[in-house]
Amino acid sequence: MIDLEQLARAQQAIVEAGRQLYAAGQVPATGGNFSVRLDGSHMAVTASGRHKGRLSVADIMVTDFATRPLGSSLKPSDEARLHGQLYEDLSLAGAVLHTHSKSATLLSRVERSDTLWLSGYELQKALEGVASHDARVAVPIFDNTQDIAALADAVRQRLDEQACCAYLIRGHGLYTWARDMNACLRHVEALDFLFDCELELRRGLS
Ligand SMILES: CSCCC(=O)C(=O)COP(=O)(O)O
Ligand SMILES: [Zn+2]
Repeated sequence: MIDLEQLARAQQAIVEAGRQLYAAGQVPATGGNFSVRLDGSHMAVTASGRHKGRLSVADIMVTDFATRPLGSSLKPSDEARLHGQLYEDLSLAGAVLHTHSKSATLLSRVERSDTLWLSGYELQKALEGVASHDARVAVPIFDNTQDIAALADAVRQRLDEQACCAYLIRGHGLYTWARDMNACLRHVEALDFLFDCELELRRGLS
C-alpha cells in the first residue's frame, strides 16, 4: 500500500524541484525527469513529455521500479527505468534527478573517455560521500541511446565496479541521486558548477 501522505509530499517536492531547476536553466524544453522513492518497490516519477518548470501534482505518477504504473493512465517518463534501476541497486537513494544543462551536455561530448574525473575542487564536498578536495570523484559517461533498458543494464554493471553519485549521458545530460530531494538538488547545483569549471579549465588549456 502506498502511503498517500508520503506520496503528496513526494509530488510537492518534485513540483518544487522542477520550478527551481527550470529557473536555473537545467531542464529546457521538456528535458529532464525526476523521482522520489516511496518504498522498496515504488517511486513517484514525472509523466512523460511534461514541461518540468510547470509541473502540477497531477503530472507526478506512481510506478514500480520496472516502470509499471500503479493506478494511473499516464505514461511514465521515457527514462523512468533509469530511475527504477538506481532505486533497485542503491538502497540509500531516496531521490533521483535528471537534468539537461548546457554544461553537462557540452562536457560529456568534450570528454571522450568513459569517465569524467573531478579533483581539486572544494565544492566537490557538496557531494554525498566526498570528504576532501583531494578526493578523485568519478562521473561515468555513457554513450547516448534510445534503448533505455540496455542503458539501465550498462549503468547497473558500471555501478557494481565504481562508486559514484552521478553519471553523464553523452550529449544528453546528467543523472544524480541522493538520500533525499534537497541533497539531490545540491548535487545538481554542485556538479553543474564543477562542469563549468572543467569546461573553462579545458578551454584555457587548449
Ligand atoms: C525534449 S527532451 C527528450 C527526452 C529526454 O531526454 C527527457 O529527459 C525527457 O523525457 P520525459 O519522457 O521524461 O519527458
Ligand atoms: Zn533526458
